[in-house]
Amino acid sequence: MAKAYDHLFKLLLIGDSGVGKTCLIIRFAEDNFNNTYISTIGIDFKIRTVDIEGKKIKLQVWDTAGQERFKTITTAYYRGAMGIILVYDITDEKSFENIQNWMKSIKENASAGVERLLLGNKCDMEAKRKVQKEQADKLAREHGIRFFETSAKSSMNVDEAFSSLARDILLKSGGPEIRKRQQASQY
Ligand SMILES: Nc1nc2c(ncn2[C@@H]2O[C@H](COP(=O)(O)OP(=O)(O)OP(=O)(O)O)[C@@H](O)[C@H]2O)c(=O)[nH]1
Repeated sequence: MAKAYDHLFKLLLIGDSGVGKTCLIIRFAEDNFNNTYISTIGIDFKIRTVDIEGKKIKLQVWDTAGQERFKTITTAYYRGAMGIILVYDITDEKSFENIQNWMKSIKENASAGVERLLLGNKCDMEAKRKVQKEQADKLAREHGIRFFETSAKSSMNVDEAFSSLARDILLKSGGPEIRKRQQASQY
């Protein structure tokens, strides 16, 4: 029987409690959204296979609890991740300030070559916005990573964000053959 996928990438979502990590994963894996808030206990994962550059990429997406009391459990999962998504809530300034701490946590616990991505979630709540797009753009540039504003509720940019991270991991791991093809398609 043919293999159902060409690559398996493990991704991890981190960020303060309540920013919408679980909802982003449910939107991506099941195309669903729920307004009720059930805080994640420890760790969980969901799977979705996507097509990128003609390859079937199986994404195993790990959801971590944002609460401080689960930190010892959740940081143990950083090492196995090939991509880490840092999430803040555009209506919650503190969750944006804390991105610096989450970055530090990646440095201390993740593998050296891990791909990172910054997401400002809940962008459907424009009237309650506290974090400007420019602030996050600047932070992402400083760290040399990509940035998207997303909404798990409206599904804005959710597929785009996961796919862009998967593509970056594929290009990095795929070696010269895929990179050459990518360069050729840019001209
Ligand atoms: N308006 C809006 N609400 C959202 C969005 N994403 C999540 N929420 C709401 O925010 C609350 C928290 O979402 P969760 O996904 O459980 O947050 P979390 O980051 O997983 O939280 P922890 O498990 O405690 O770390 C829930 O009430 C969601 O319905 C979004 O894009 N827009």
